[in-house]
Amino acid sequence: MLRIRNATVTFEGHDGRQVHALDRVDLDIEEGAFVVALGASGCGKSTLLNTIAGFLPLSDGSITLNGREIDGPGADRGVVFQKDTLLPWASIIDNVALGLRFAGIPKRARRERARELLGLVGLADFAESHPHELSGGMRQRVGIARALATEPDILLMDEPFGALDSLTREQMQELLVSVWHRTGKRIFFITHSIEEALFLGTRLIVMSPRPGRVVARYELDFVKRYVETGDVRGIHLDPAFAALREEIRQILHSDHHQGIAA
Ligand SMILES: Nc1ncnc2c1ncn2[C@@H]1O[C@H](COP(=O)(O)OP(=O)(O)OP(=O)(O)O)[C@@H](O)[C@H]1O
Repeated sequence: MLRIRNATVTFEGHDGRQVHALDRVDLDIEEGAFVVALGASGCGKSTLLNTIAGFLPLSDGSITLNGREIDGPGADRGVVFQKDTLLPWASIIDNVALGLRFAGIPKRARRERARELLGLVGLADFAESHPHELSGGMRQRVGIARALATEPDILLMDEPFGALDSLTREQMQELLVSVWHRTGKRIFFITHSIEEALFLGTRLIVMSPRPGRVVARYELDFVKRYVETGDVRGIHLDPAFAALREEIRQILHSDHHQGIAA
């Protein structure tokens, strides 16, 4: 269990005033859960992810993973960002195997594991290519494979598909669901897109800025239905999907929320 209690982060702004980036957030992420955080720019989504990743300390509260307090980055958490962080001079397979190299896994074993993961994300034929030969969507797939290489307990994804065109984005959503289903990994995923949040999440938290708080929570089953039926279109056309989309749009477009696209 990943347990977040009373998580609070306060920054000192450039004018010396305090910025309440995160204010008393409680959240549980169980094994196998797909938790999505949605909200306007500045509502604390990345701050929350960065505290789970151990990149940023809490000002107050606690985050524990399987009972252990998080006090820094660790191999038990794999992170994928919007901008890929692949090494341009290394082959795709070596990029995927990077974390395993740091962990001291012998070359043959780490290449074998990396090859398996490239298969999982549909890039088996690109093992010896270099990042510049791949499209944006393909590079994000490498990022997912790399994040999975050390067998983390949770995948943390900060708007991983935000820079992709809409068609690629939809393909990536479907690929991610297949990775989630096949590996059983729990995922914490940040997005600005209501559609993406509703399609992917088993749980959705809607956040609001200044101070960064959770203002609504939903338990969802669209992604489980997609796993069973493979019918993306049916889900997007479901009246329940449309009703929730409108409800969340209302929340996001209330006074404090601007700049959100569906
Ligand atoms: N290092 C920092 N120093 C000062 N203020 C910060 C720092 N990092 C974030 N903030 C502020 O904290 C608030 C939350 O930022 P955060 O990046 O978590 O929001 P976000 O929801 O991820 O936004 P976006 O969707 O634009 O990425 C914002 O007001 C931001 O300006």
